[in-house]
Amino acid sequence: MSNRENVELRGEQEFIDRLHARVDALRLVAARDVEDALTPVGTGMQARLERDVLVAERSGLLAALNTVDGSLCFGRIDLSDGVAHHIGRIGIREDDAARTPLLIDWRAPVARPFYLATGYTPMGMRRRRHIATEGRTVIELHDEILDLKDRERTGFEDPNGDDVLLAALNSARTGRMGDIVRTIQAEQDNIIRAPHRGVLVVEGGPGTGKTAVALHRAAFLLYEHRELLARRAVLIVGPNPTFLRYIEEVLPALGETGVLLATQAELFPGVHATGTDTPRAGAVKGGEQMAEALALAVRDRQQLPAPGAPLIIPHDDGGDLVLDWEIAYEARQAARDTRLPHNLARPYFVFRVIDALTAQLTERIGADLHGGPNFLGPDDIAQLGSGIAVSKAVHAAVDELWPPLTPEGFLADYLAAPVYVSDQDADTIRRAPGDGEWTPADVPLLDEAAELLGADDSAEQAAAEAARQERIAYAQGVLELSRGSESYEFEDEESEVLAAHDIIDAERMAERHEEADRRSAAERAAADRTWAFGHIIVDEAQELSPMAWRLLMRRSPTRSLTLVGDPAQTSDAAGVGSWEKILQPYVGDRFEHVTLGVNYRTPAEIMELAARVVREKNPSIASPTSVRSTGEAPWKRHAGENLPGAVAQAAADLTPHEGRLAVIAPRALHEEIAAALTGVTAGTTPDLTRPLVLLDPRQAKGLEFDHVLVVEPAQFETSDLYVALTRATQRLGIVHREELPRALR
Ligand SMILES: Nc1ncnc2c1ncn2[C@@H]1O[C@H](COP(=O)(O)OP(=O)(O)OP(=O)(O)O)[C@@H](O)[C@H]1O
Repeated sequence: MSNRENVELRGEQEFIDRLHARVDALRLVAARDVEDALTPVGTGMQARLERDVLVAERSGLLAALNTVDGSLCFGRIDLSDGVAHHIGRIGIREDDAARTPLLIDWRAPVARPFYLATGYTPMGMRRRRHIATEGRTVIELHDEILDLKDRERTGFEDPNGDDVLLAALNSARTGRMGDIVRTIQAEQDNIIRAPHRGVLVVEGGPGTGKTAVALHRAAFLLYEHRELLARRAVLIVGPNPTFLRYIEEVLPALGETGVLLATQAELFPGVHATGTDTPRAGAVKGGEQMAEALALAVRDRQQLPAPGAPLIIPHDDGGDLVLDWEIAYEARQAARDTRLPHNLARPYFVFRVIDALTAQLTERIGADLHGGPNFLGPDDIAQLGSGIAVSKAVHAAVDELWPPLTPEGFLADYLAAPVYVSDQDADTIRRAPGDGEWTPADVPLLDEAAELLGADDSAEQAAAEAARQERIAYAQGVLELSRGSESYEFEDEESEVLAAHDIIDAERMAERHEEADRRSAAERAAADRTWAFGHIIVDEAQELSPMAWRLLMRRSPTRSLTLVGDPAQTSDAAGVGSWEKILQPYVGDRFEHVTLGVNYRTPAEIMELAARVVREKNPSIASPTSVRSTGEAPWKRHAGENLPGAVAQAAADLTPHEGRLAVIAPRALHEEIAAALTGVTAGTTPDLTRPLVLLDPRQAKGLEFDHVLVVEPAQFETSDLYVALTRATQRLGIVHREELPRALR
């Protein structure tokens, strides 16, 4: 190593040492604050609340400091004016009066040239440096000269400027997605930092970094709009639990935790949608015609007695009541005229019916047979009305006509006897009540039903009010006690001390004593169907059905969304396929559409083969260009008679020293293949960190592995095959018994 190189390395090591000394100090202070705050400081509610807030804040800081520790600083920019900034995963300041920045957060505007500057547009920069560390030791530097007139050389110059990127792309996979904060490319950076408002659609072929970009965008938005998004939270929707587990470490590694990751199946609080639909049933349930069908089915639950066949309600007070078609019709009309959801309109129906029955009874009891005015006065009539209003028999009759409905109960009934869809569709989605679990496709229907029905939360509100009254009573007790003790303590002197009751009444005190909700915004959002998220990011957005879009748009009243997807990889029959069609009902044509065109995952040799597969089906689909090639062509083997044996042999040939191998095979073959593969992990939620994983093509969506073995591709649909072929970062093998699809021959 040259002298100059030594000097450079030493200089960076000194900086990293200084940085870590500062971080250690910060960590110590944060830990001490947490510890201090946890020791009891009196029992006052306010004190406890402040303590909890402090603990949460400092614990968050501690967690961020701990998770980013190993690779806190990864770069440096040297500006033409001689100033240099170090760039890191989070920002750190000196402990001086001016709080001088020591490490710049990658999301800060100052850091932007690190990602965007080129020799043509140097953005005031002279040099870009990548710093690689192992723990707290600097092990490598890579410099790029951006000012072409600059003659200074450090010995670490990287002539192509892509060594760091290529090393990242070639490194062995771990089964967990990592962040790309060291090497975000310019086209990606523009998307990550796009304005927060409105809808942004990010489209790109396999491996173009859509998921990576979406996650870094979440981190950027949380930085840029910290206050709003900490309150309203960010929702990231992914296609399945395995995928969510694959990406779950990226945001914490960037120091961010205020995000809710969920699949469609988890978006109706209280329901675990673990069932499965046939693709056809999923498509029917996801179709937009379901919104209308459910709305009509709800109206059908608002019934009338048949004309001439009234409900006869026994009533002690003066004989039976007759609830006939006319009374019910008028009451129903009045309730429907409110345009409220079913359960919320119901009291109007009830009220009208009670009114009409009261009039009926009044007429019968008090009528003057000689045509004079009714004998009953207002008080008598009111009493009759109250009798009817509390009559169990009246309520039973009303329930029959306009029953209170829950989303779960209503949808179960609907699926048992589907209406307002074609007979064929009805047969496809019909399910006996209690037969099987809720499915992911049921979740948007439950949400739709909840909207149509409305939650009659009067019972909860009554309970909340009762609890409030109880707290007031308690507070009154406390105040009385304090009055008592005051006269006792201060009886001989004129006290200048303000006692609690002088400045606060029982009601206000009760409010203060109310338990504060200390869950994070993301936790509260997860439990609340009507939560409005600050921003929603949807990965594999092409898979979502029109009904799922309705649900998501309800969670985003401000329409602040990032949608990420690749129509060529659409496998779900319910998927919409065109962004215009998805978005038209919600934002018209007011959305940004950007495209990523470089494949960072798949080597050129593999991508070429995969591109042939989609082109054959749809010649207009352009596949992305791979950023690198490995010189290793994908290979194909005929399995002969023993398919599992051939798969096991091929897997053994491909098993990497480090990194991961995925065998992607049709689900129907999994049992026999799994039996032939030692140490394989499989099933509905396989552990991706294991070296050998068996998946079906749908499960493989969004994931990546060092090597991939595709089995019996003739049984895959085109989009699934495209997904399967584009999962490898290094090598791809194909084992088959049936004849290969034409594009692979
Ligand atoms: N700028 C980058 N620097 C380093 N690695 C990158 C960069 N961009 C993307 N990658 C890597 O490329 C791989 C593919 O990225 P990602 O999974 O986000 O792509 P995708 O477009 O979502 O793919 P697919 O649609 O096929 O699932 C990941 O390993 C990711 O870390």
